[in-house]
Amino acid sequence: MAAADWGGKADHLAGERATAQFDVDGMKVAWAGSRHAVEVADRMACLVASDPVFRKDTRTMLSRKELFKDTLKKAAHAWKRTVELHLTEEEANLLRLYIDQPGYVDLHWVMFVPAIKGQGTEEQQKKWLTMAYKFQIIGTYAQTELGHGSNVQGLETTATFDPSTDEFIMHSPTLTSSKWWPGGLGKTSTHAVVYARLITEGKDYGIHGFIMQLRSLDDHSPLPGITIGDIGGKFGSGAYNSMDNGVMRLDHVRIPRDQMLMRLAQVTREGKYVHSDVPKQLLYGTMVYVRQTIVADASRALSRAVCIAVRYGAIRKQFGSKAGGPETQVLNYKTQQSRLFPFLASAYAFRFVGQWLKWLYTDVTQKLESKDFSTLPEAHACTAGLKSVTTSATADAIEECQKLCGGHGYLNSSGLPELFAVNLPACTYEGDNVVLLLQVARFLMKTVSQVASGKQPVGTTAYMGNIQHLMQCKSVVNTVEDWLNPAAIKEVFEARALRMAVNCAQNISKAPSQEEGFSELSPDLVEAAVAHVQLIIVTKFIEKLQEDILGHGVKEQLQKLCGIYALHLIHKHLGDFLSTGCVTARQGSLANERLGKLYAQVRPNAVALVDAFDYTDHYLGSALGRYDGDVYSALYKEAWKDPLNETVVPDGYQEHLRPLLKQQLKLSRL
Ligand SMILES: CC/C=C\C/C=C\C/C=C\C/C=C/C(=O)SCCNC(=O)CCNC(=O)[C@H](O)C(C)(C)COP(=O)(O)OP(=O)(O)OC[C@H]1O[C@@H](n2cnc3c(N)ncnc32)[C@H](O)[C@@H]1OP(=O)(O)O
Ligand SMILES: Cc1cc2nc3c(=O)[nH]c(=O)nc-3n(C[C@H](O)[C@H](O)[C@H](O)COP(=O)(O)OP(=O)(O)OC[C@H]3O[C@@H](n4cnc5c(N)ncnc54)[C@H](O)[C@@H]3O)c2cc1C
Repeated sequence: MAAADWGGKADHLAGERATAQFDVDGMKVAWAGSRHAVEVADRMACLVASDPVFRKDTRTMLSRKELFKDTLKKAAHAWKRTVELHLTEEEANLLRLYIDQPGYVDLHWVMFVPAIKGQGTEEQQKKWLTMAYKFQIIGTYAQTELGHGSNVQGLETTATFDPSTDEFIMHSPTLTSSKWWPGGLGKTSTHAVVYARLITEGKDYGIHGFIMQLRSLDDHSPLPGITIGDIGGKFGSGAYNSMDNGVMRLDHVRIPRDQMLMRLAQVTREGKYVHSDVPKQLLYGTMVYVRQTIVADASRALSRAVCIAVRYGAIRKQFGSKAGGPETQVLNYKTQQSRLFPFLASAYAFRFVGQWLKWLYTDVTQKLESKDFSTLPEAHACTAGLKSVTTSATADAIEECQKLCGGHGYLNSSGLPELFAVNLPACTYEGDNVVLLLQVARFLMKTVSQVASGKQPVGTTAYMGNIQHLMQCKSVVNTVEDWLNPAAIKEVFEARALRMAVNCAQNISKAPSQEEGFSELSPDLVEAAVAHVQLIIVTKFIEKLQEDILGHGVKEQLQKLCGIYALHLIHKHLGDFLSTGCVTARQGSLANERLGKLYAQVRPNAVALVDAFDYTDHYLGSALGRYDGDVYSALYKEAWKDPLNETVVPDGYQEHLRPLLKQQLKLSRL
C-alpha cells in the first residue's frame, strides 16, 4: 500500500528490498493480526492520505489557534466521511488513528463513552450513549485536579446530595480542586464524566463518577457556575497542542440525582448510599480499558520511529573505504545496528503483547459480566505494567531514533520531534509509569506471600508456583547457539523475575512494618515489577511463534526478532541477571555474541521488516522515512515550506537587523 502512495517514482531503497529473505505480505498479516486487519487498515490509511483536509505537512508551523481550528476541521470532516461512507466502528477508529492528530474526539470515544458503558446503569447508557454515538454531545473524562492526579482517592471536588431538590451540588472547594488536564475540556466538550467525592447524609463516601453538562448546546457558552478554559501550551511544536486540555472550577452547580453513574453504587431518593455487590475498584475500569489500548499505541509509535530510522539509515552514507570506495550506509555500522535493531524487535514484541492484552481484557470483561471478579487484580497488574514498560521504552526509543538519524532527525520534517512530543506524555497520562509499576509490585508481593502459604498462582504469575526450581536453577546455556533455545531464555527471565520479587518480599519482612518496608524498598520493587513485565513480553512473543504463521520466511524472521528482544534485555539488565545468579558472566558474554550474529542476520531484512508495518507516507509524516527513500529531495522541499522562507529578507530586518549592522559598520569606520 505504501507503494501505491508512492506513485511509481524511483525507489532508492529497491536494493534493500531485494535482499529481503521473507514474504513481506505475510509479515504484514502477522503484524496486523489477520488478512482482514491489513485490508481494512490499508483502506482507511489511503482514504486519509488521499484527502487534502487531512494534510499535516505544515502542522508544526501553525500557531496554537490555527492548529486547534485545524483539529476541529479535521474532526468534523472525519465524522462527515464516517457518516457518508457508513463506516463501521472498526473503520471509523482506524480513520481517526490515521488522521494522526490528538483531539477532543479521542477523549470522547476512548474515555467518555467507555466510562458510561462501564459505570452507568442500562437506563443511563441508553440515554447518554444514544446522544454520544451521534455526536449530539461531546464528552470528556474529568478526573485529575490541579492538586492530585495519581492519588485518585485524594481528589477534592465534592458532589453533595441535596434531598430537598433531589440534586447533587457539584463544587470545587479549593484552587487545588480545579479539574486540570482533561482533554477536550478546555474548549470543546459539552459534557463530562466528572469524578468527585460523594457526600450524602453528612458522610463522605469517596470518589464516584457523575455526568455533567458543561456548555450550552445552543451557543457553547459554559453553564452558570462553571469556569472553564485551556491550560496552555505543551511540549513541542504541533504535537499534543492540538488538544485543548482544560481547567474547570465548579461553583455549587446542581445536577439531577440520576446523573450520578449508578451501576456500582446508588444514592436513593431519600439520600441513602447503597453499594452494589461488586468490587469498588470497578470505578477504575475505564483506566484499565484505556491502559490496554495505550500498549497498542506504544507499539505503533515505536514502529513509526524505527521505520524512519531504518529507511534513513539505509540511505544515509558516511565515510568510505580507505581506497576511496563508496561511502558506507550508516545502517551498516555495527553501533547503529546494536542501537536500532533492539527497537525494531521491541516494536514487534509490543505489538504481539498488545494483541494478547486485548484478548485478556475481553476475557476479563466477559468474566466480570457473569460476576466473576477473580481475574480483576491480574488484569489491573498486566495493564498497568505493560502500559508502563511499553510507553517508557517507546519514549526513550523515539528520542534515540532522532539521534540515530543525526542532525536531520532533529528537523521537524523528520517527523521524529512531533512523534516524541506526542508520545512522551503517555508515560504520565492514564497513570504515572512509576506509580503503576508500584501497583504491579504490590500485586507481586501479594502473590509471593500466597505462594509461601501454598496457594498455586495462575495466569501471568503461574511461573511463581515453580519456586523450588526457579530459586536455585542455573542456566543450561553453554554455547552461543544455546541462546537460540526459547526454553532457556524463558527460564532465565522467570528466575530473574521471581528472585527479584522474593528478595524484595524478604527485605520488606525485615522492616518494622509492611508499609515502611514497601516504601523503603520502592526502587527495588519497581525493578522487580519491570522484570516481571519483561518476562510477560518475552513469553508472549515466544507463544506467538508457536502459532501458525504463514508466508515464506516470516516465522524465521520473527524468531530472530524474538531472540534480539530477549537477549538485548539480558545485555541491558545484566546486573540483575548476574546478581540474582540466573546467568554467569560467561553466559552473559555468549548472549551478547549471539546478539551480534542476530543483528547481522536481520540487516538484509531490515527495510522489509519496517515495510511490513504498512505505513503510508502520509501517516509516517517524515522526509527521512519516505517509502521511496528520496530523502534529500524531500528535505530540500520541506525546508521551503517554512514561514521564515515566505520572504527572502526576513521580517524584522528593517527594525532590528539593519540598524545593528549599520551601527557596527559606522563604529568600525571611526
Ligand atoms: C494520541 C492519543 C490517542 C489515543 C487516546 C489515548 C488515550 C487518551 C490520552 C490521554 C487521556 C488521558 C487520560 C487520563 O490520564 S485520565 C486520568 C488517569 N489517572 C490515573 O491513571 C491515576 C492513576 N492512579 C490510579 O490509578 C490509582 O488511584 C492508584 C492505583 C495509583 C491508587 O491506588 P491505591 O492503592 O492508592 O488506592 P486505592 O484506590 O485504594 O486502591 C486499592 C486497591 O485497588 C486496586 N486497584 C487500583 N487500581 C485498580 C484498577 N484500575 N483496577 C483494579 N484494581 C485496582 C489496588 O491494587 C488495590 O488493591 P489491593 O492491593 O488488593 O487492595
Ligand atoms: C497529555 C496529558 C493528558 C491528560 N489527559 C487527562 C484527561 O483527559 N483526564 C484526566 O483526568 N487526566 C488527564 N491527565 C492527567 C494524568 O492522568 C495525570 O497527570 C497522571 O495521572 C499523573 O498524575 P500527576 O500529574 O498528579 O503526577 P504526580 O502524581 O504528581 O507525579 C509527580 C511525580 O511523583 C511521583 N509519584 C507520585 N506518587 C508517587 C508514589 N506513590 N510513589 C512514588 N512516586 C510517586 C511520580 O512518579 C512523578 O515522578 C493528562 C495528563 C497529560 C500529561
